[in-house]
Amino acid sequence: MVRTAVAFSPGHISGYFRRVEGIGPEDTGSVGAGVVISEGVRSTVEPARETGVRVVRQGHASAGSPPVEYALDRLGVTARVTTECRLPIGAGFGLSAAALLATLTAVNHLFDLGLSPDEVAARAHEAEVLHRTGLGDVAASMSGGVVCRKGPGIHADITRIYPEEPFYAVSLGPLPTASVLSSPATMARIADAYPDRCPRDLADFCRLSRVFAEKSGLIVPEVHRVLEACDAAGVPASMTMLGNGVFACGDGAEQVLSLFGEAYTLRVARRGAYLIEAKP
Ligand SMILES: Nc1ncnc2c1ncn2[C@@H]1O[C@H](COP(=O)(O)OP(=O)(O)O)[C@@H](O)[C@H]1O
Ligand SMILES: CC(C)(COP(=O)(O)O)[C@@H](O)C(=O)O
Repeated sequence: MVRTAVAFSPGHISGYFRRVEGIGPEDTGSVGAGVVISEGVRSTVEPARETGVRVVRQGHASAGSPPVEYALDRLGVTARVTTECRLPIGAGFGLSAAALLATLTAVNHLFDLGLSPDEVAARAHEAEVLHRTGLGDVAASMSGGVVCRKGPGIHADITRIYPEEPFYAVSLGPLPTASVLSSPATMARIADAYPDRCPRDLADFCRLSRVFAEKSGLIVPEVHRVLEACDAAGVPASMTMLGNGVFACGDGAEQVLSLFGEAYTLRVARRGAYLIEAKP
């Protein structure tokens, strides 16, 4: 019987953020606020002679994930990895971080590496920052909640609140995170737009995020059309950072978003990455 380990990590929708530059990857990241979501990435890992990653979504598989391959390499292990997710990739749902956290959680168990959850997260965060696929998603997805990150990296001061109500998101397409993070002009506009306080609840999170999104200059016309429809319906909404998508909360949110695509109903996650099963 082939030995396998399976783990899950929640994704994370960032609402507003500001890059914080450190000396190395461990103290580089972002401050900001977002929601850790019930949807994420499930990763199945088995030992193999060479590393290979298969990324499965909606019955369609593609090969390769540079950040995940890098993280395995750094740990000195080779494995066959299959990641599965329902939400679209590259659309601001923090799935690169979720893929890393889920895969490394499974790898840690499968290869008896004895890493603590913080050490697993540190490896995931390093791979994210080096590949410019995210800054604050790993720190957020280490646990659940509506998060407010007050410093960069996984050891930052992070507050979490756990609202019960669902919220909603729609994706209009991907926005490569690396392209935005690599533009100094965009990063400067983002820094100026940053609202320097934590959200009180989900509706407050949506409103603070919206002010940030408008000032940041990141909103493209098709995202703006969705936001205007939300405004007209009195639904607090903003842009998924960093994706061409919209998240919204409260009564009527699902109806408005479903005019523009598949509206995902999301819950605030209660916990971070965890091992699901290991065989034998
Ligand atoms: N489900 C996944 N499984 C494996 N790798 C992933 C997954 N999602 C994202 N990645 C990696 O991250 C890159 C995209 O990063 P990014 O644009 O930050 O996506 P997201 O917004 O979903 O986090 C992909 O090209 C891939 O290398
Ligand atoms: C906004 C982002 C820099 C990227 O998020 P994603 O595109 O979901 O990987 C995030 O990591 C953050 O620091 O808030």
